[in-house]
Amino acid sequence: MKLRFSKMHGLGNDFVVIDAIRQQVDLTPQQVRFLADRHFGVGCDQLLVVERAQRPDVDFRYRIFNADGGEVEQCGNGARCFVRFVIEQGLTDKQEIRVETKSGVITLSAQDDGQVTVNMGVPVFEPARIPFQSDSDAFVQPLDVAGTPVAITAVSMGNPHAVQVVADADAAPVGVQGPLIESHPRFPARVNAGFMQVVDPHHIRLRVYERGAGETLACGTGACAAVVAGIVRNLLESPVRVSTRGGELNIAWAGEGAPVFITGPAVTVFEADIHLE
Ligand SMILES: N[C@@H](CCC[C@H](N)C(=O)O)C(=O)O
Repeated sequence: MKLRFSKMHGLGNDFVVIDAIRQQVDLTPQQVRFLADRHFGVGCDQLLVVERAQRPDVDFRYRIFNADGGEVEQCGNGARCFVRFVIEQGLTDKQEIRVETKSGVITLSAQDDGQVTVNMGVPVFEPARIPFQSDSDAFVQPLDVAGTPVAITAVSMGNPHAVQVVADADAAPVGVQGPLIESHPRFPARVNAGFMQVVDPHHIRLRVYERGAGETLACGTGACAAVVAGIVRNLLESPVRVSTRGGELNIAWAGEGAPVFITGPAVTVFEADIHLE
């Protein structure tokens, strides 16, 4: 089967993006892993599949797959690339787009300066809905990471995040603790592990060990999760500039019950065809 795809990125969090409207696409987890493989395939952190809307009140549906082949609920950098893709591919001429994801409908708007803003929805702190096994709904909770006590904020941005505050993002134990937190038994759906350094109330530095992809150069939902965690912990004030290894995102959140807005770039690198077994 011949598959047309675009290679895109948002701050170096990279994607293979596939139009499943004009071509027949039904990928197996093995094919997703092959496309994501940086040595034997194309290479990406996540694969995005753009589909026709399944309901009248949205413009599209899009699906997100981690490099390990698992389908997930939400992706902040992917959402911005999705917008750039449907506009560049002539699939819409709208500047404001509503799209259905596995975790619900989000609204996205492309700006003239090349930036894209996404309304990522309302963050969820209720442990059962993250899902996080805990009897407490406190914003800061202890987590035993292979014998090391860590204080986390567990939050869902549609997908699950565990955010901890560190003194220095560069020195944070991302490679050691990241995989342990990702598969911690108290997160039954696994989790994205964020390491946030507070620079000042409007600026953080952030690294994220992503579920199903490992450490990425940037994580959009991770940036949203870190900022809301910092705000509920009275460490941050909206808006917040988030410095990742791939560049900068801007996050705005008016507080509990309000949606989180993420603004950042979305870039197309190239388009190509690949033959799949
Ligand atoms: N890179 C993403 C998040 C992708 C999904 C995540 N790894 C998960 O499993 O939830 C982003 O920019 O948000």
